[in-house]
Amino acid sequence: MELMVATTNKGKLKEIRRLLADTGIQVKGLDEIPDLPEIVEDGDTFEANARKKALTVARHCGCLTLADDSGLVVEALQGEPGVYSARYAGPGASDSDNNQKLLAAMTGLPREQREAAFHCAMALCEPSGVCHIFQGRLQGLILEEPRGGGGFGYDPLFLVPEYGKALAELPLEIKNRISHRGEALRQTLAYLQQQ
Ligand SMILES: O=P(O)(O)OP(=O)(O)OP(=O)(O)OC[C@H]1O[C@@H](n2cnc3c(O)ncnc32)[C@H](O)[C@@H]1O
Ligand SMILES: [Mg+2]
Repeated sequence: MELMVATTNKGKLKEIRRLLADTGIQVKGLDEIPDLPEIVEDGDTFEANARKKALTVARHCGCLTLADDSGLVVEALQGEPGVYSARYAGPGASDSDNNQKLLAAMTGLPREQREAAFHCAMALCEPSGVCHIFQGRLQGLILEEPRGGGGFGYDPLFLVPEYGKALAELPLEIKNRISHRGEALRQTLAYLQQQ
């Protein structure tokens, strides 16, 4: 089976490819599609954005497509950066810009107010318009300074309490085992394998 994975994020694609290795599913990337239309992520929820990304690409390429919309939800910041995680520090923001903005917003907050969760919504869409949505979540704490060189995005600032380590300090295998994305993808896979 072939599956188009509609993401422009190399870190996500690497995690998804690893999670699908040895499943017999052949992953295709957006680089294989010419003239891809621009997709504006203007939904109010992770689910709405995931659906929009997957559906646009599925219709364009005529292939079964998976898209991931994800982000960091911080309770003390009223749910920010949330669906705006990729552009928290403004349009075109880098991971480092976003991390700096997050640290600044949380300066001085004690440990009990540093709780956060990564959320992931995955949409699996057929060109016909039929979609299935799967969700995953990972609970943790926002560190006071970045740690580790792995992963991407907010991983250096996200402490996984069970490991006493930032996500960026954990090997990919462990991140995939515990992460929001791993959880959502395992559900997607279970669904695909029932078909
Ligand atoms: O939309 P696509 O093309 O998939 O790529 P993107 O990077 O724009 O992805 P999102 O719109 O879903 O934005 C998610 C942002 O949330 C952050 N994020 C999501 N999952 C993460 C993870 O596992 N570790 C660290 N940061 C993550 C990261 O900064 C992403 O840029
Ligand atoms: Mg995006």
